[in-house]
Amino acid sequence: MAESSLYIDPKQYAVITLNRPHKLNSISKNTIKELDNHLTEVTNRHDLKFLIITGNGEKAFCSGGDLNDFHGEMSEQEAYKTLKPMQEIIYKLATLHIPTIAWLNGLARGGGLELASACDFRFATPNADFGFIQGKLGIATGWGGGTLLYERINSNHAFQWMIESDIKTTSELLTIGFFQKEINDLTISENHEALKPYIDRSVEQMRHWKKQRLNFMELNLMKKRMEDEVRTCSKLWVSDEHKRAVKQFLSKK
Ligand SMILES: CC[C@H](C(=O)O)C(=O)SCCNC(=O)CCNC(=O)[C@H](O)C(C)(C)COP(=O)(O)OP(=O)(O)OC[C@H]1O[C@@H](n2cnc3c(N)ncnc32)[C@H](O)[C@@H]1OP(=O)(O)O
Repeated sequence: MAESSLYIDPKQYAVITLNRPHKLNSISKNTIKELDNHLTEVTNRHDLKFLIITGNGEKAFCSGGDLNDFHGEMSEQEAYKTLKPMQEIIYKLATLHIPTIAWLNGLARGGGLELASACDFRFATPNADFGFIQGKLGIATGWGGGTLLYERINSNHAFQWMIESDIKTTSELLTIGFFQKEINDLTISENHEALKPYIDRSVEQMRHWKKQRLNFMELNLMKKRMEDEVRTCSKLWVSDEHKRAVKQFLSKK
């Protein structure tokens, strides 16, 4: 069964939905392959105004990597091989030719927030919480999302969040500018007030503004920093703290 979907709306926007609500939309190796195909299809189209990434269900946007796939017993080399593909997808998403919106329909943890950080904008439900929790798992961000967080918010706030690895509310994240809008109606449609400005603009306008936005980002340096994250996370992957954290999570079932 497909673990994600790509929908193209007649109003010229695309929606990628993570479709494993029973696993809090955690991202498996198979999901990663599907996301790559969805992004390739969106990249090859010239008729889209923007892309939304969201999760199925009302509990979770994405709870990060699937810990059954991203388990604790991997070697540093295996961890690198497993983490790298998603980092490449996160970079592709961050540099997509059209504006992107993370529609946070529910909680996000770890790599789920890295995925959200890859988007230009983050609109979130007030009824969930969010955490870069990798620090508490004995690792660091492993998909390049830490680099992107520094692109999205004040560097001191990003630095503190990486270290403290705490869970934050929508209100807190609106205050520090990580989230741009609070969405009470989770239904994605042309009638949603949050989307109306994006739907009303032309394809040419939206492509121009995204190109302009990317021109202010040091993309080669950003890519190198994201690749460094994968290498560092892979080294930390074999730490006892990480093995313990993953084992504890998987044993609670
Ligand atoms: C891979 C590296 C990547 C990176 O940093 O680059 C990362 O994402 S590391 C961080 C990985 N994510 C996590 O550690 C979060 C794990 N999940 C949780 O801590 C909890 O699920 C929580 C707090 C988000 C919600 O807890 P709650 O009690 O409300 O729900 P359950 O834990 O019972 O979850 C329901 C159901 O979903 C399964 N689940 C949730 N998250 C994951 C996950 N990340 N991987 C695999 N499976 C996940 C959970 O096992 C339950 O399944 P069930 O079959 O019903 O037991």
